[in-house]
This record gives sequence, C-alpha cells and structure tokens, in this order.
Amino acid sequence: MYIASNSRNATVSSMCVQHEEGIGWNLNLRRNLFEREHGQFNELTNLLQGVVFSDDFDSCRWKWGTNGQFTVSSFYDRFMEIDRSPGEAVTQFKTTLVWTKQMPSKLEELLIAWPKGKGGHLGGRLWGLLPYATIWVLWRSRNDLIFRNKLSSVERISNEIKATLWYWLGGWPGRRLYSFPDLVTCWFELVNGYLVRTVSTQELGYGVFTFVSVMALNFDTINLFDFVVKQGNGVKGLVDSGISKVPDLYIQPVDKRISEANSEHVVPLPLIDISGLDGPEHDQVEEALVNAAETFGFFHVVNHGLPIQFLEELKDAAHNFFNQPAEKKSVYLKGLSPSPFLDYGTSFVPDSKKSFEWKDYFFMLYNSDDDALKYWPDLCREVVLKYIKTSTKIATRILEILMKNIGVEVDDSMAETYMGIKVVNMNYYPTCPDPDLAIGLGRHSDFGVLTVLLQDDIGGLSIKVQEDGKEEEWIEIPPPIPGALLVNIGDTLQILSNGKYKSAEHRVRSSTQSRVSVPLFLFPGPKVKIGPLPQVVEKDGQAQYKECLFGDYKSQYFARGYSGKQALDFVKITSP
Ligand SMILES: O=C(O)CCC(=O)C(=O)O
Ligand SMILES: [Fe+2]
Repeated sequence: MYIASNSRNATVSSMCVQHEEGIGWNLNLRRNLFEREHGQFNELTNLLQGVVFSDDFDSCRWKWGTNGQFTVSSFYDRFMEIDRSPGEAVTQFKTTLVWTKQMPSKLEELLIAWPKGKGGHLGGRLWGLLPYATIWVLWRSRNDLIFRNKLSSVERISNEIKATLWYWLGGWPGRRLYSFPDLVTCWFELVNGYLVRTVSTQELGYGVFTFVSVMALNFDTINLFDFVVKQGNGVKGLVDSGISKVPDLYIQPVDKRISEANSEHVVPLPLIDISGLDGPEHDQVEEALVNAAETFGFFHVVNHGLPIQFLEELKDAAHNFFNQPAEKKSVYLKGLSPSPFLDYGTSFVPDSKKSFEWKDYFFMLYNSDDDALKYWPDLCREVVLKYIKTSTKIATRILEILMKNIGVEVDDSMAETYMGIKVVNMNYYPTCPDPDLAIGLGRHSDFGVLTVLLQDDIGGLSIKVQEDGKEEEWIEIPPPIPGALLVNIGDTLQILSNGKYKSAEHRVRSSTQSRVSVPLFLFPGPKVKIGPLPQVVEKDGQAQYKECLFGDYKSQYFARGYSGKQALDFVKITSP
C-alpha cells in the first residue's frame, strides 16, 4: 500500500477524515489497485478500524516487546522464532554474518581454550591468570551490585582485575623488577611481550652482581630497535645514517622534555681547589666541601692531580671509541662481550616505550689491571686506568673530609669497603636533530657513594636544587672551566651520613652538538651493609634510613628505572 500511496510521509491522523457517524480514511492513493493488492487493502482498512486517537504525538511501538519498547533480546527472540518457523524467508539468513562464535559458551571450555601466554616473564604470567582474575572480579562486582547496590564502572573493574593479578603474583620473585604502574600504563606492551625486564646474575670475584635490562618496543619500532640496539649501531649510528627528525621512540612525554629555553637558569657550582687541603687553607677548603655536599650535592674541583692535557686525552679516547664503526663497538654488546665487566650499549633503563635516551655508552668495571690489559680496548685502556686510579684517590680524600666532619674516621679499609667497586662509563650524546623532543639522560641520582665526572664544554647537565624556603627547581650547570672535574654525592653517601649529605637529582638535555662525559662511579660490593653510620645516628638521635645490603638497594634502584630519587624511599624510615 505504501508503494501506491501519494503521501508517503503522512501521519495516520492526517489521513483521517471526521464524519458525523465516525471517522473515515482518505488514503490518497495515486492509482487504482491491482487485483493482487486488494487483499492487502482490506487488511489495512481492518487495522485502521481499530485506531483510537489520543492527544499524544504519533509514536512507534515495538510490538514484540513489553510496553511497546524495543529491546535487543525481544528482537533476538522474535528473530530466532521466525528463523525456526518452516517456510519463513529468514530461514536462509546467515546468522554468522552478524554473530561469530569466538567465545566458548561454557566457562570451563573457555578456561581450557584460553591461549597460552608467551614466556615466563610478567606478561606471560599475567595472560595465564587473566581469565581467573576476570571471573573473580566480575563475581565480586556482581555481588556488590546485588547485595550492596554498588555499581562498578568498566574502568574500575578493569583496574581491579589488574590489581588482583598484581596481588596474586606477589609470591613470584620476578615481580620485583616491575611496578604496579607498569601494569596499568603498559598493559598492552606487557601482555604482548614487548616490555620485558630481565635479570642476569653473574658471579664476580666479590660476590653477586646484578644487571637489569629492559626492552620496550612496539611493532613500528622493531626495525629501529634492531638497528640501534641489537646490531649495535647505537643512537650515533642513527644520526650517521642521516636522519633529519627524532624517531617517535625517542620523543619524550611533554613533562620529561628539557628545552634549552627552560635551561636559562644557569648557576655556577662551587669551585674548590682541593690542593688546599694540604696547606694552610685546609679549614676553608674543608668547609667549602662540606657546604657543597650539604646543599648542592655537586661541586667542581681543580688542582686534583690530573693535568688538563690528560683530561683532553680521555675525552678524545671517548670520541675515538664511539667514532669506530658499529662492528668494532658491537663486540662489547651484552651477551657478546668478551668480559662481563665490559658492556657497550645505548640508552639506559627505559621505564616505558617513550623513554629511550639520546645516548650511547661504554661501561667498564675495574676488576684488575690484568683483566683490563686482556680485555679493554687499546684506544682507551691506558687513560681510563689512570683516570680510575687518580680519581679514586681524589674521591677517597673527599670522603675522608666529609666523614671527618660527621665524626667518622675513614681508613683505607673503610674506603675500600664503601668505594671498592669502580665503574667508568664513557657516555656519548650524539647530535640531535631536535633537542627539545629527546633527552640525553633522564632524571636520576647516582646510587653509589661518590661520582667523579669529566665533562666537555658543550654543557647540558642540570641538577635539582632546593634553596631554603623556596620550591625545588632545576638549574643548569655551566660547562666546567678547563681542567676541572665534577664531583657528586650518591645515594649511598646520603644514607651513610643519615641524610646530611645530599645526592642531587640530575639529568642531561640533548644538544645539536655531540657531547661526551666520563663518570667514575664508586660504590660498595653487593654484600656490604649500608645504613646510617652509628656515630652520626648517635649525634642525630635517630636514624633516617634502614640498614640494607647494597646489592638490594641497587636492585631497587634499577627496578625503578630513571625515576628521580624514588629508590631512597625503599630504605627511608617513615615516622609512624
Ligand atoms: O653526562 C653527564 O654530564 C652526566 C652523566 C651522569 O649523570 C651519569 O652517567 O650518571
Ligand atoms: Fe649521574
């Protein structure tokens, strides 16, 4: 009838004609009806006879639902009813076009059919437990709704599932390499195996040393990751390949970027002539060292015993190392390196897929002269050995002074206990096409006792300071005067001194010029107990930090990635 109508958009009421004896209909048909349409016409007029008008607007009713309301379930019921009735047109309807059966209909089948997670890392374990955690949380949410009238949002349910999984994995030792925020923010990467933290433990002469490595990548970045990390081209190789923009992987979230514009606050650090310790100026030099260690946690030293010429050679050695072709450097990649004490790599511990740093490094742990002679690259062996020996003496002298000031006598054996492990890193920060987007090195404090750092004149290191009564702020440290070395306090010295000496957070911005730095990190072996020294605690009245093994502290530190000074919370004593 609709086909034959002249007013297809008319409403029922507009087709109705009021007569004295009741209502009639002007259906406004545009043609005479065919024979075969008469039956339909009669059906329509029969329907119209039952029409009762009200003042309401015209509306649609779903005749298969209660109250005329459409519901998917009533539609489905009706659909299946027609589908099952022989001879109905919809029998041929391909339900699979609309519904595909992906989920087994029984819970037991679902659990059996659940695809296996890959690997024994966190992602694989999460995946394996996921259906159980989901069922458990949904069951609880359903009970909350039924018995307590408490309705949960989908987001809340999904977070509860993650929290349940985290809790259930509490007994698995590998969990300590991750944090709960990893689970919330990198869920996709974790369950797909793109974010994996691994620990390989290697027995060294003095005990167990733990390396933590993290890989974080997504599909688009696999080629880049292979080229930079696995094939050992490093960020330098990327730059040498002629890239003109910073690849996505290296683009930092806005809150982590360090632009040159906000690095305008440049404050010179105390410059201390430490040769004065051996002369009449001793007391002033001592005071300057103590002051700097208490406030900035960073200071420059001059007249330390390493001539300018030597420092230039060391910087050249660093440039020469990184200027070698990738094949030469990649023999020192983790897993390939001839010695567990040498490791060439790039970036550090990315805490999410966005935190790759614009930096390559070469790590050398001093074990013995023999070992160095055997394994270290010719082009830097001599200078690095000399740097380690002289800088260790400088650091030992500084430690003696700082400790004396808090009532602790440092003898050779104590210095060896706390600074017995000596690691030199040669850091290479390649030129960056857009330094505002990438970072050279994320915010961190050094975990050891003292760090001696040789920098070149490019600049870019900033430290976080808090002046009395003011907010914390980042200040950029101008490049050192020629011949100066930077010394900074590490977390362990902050702990030993019961918080008197501060390990300052620092970070490095990337630059349009390549830059090198050569830190020497001095720290205890993993079995050494660290905690506030008794002399200091006695003076202060109470300890600020708990005692722990240095190895445990270091694991905590690495498990957190570059996260400012959060590792100290692990040992901080919080008042009840
Ligand atoms: O490159 C720098 O100036 C600082 C390096 C640094 O902080 C580190 O390697 O821990
Ligand atoms: Fe550092």
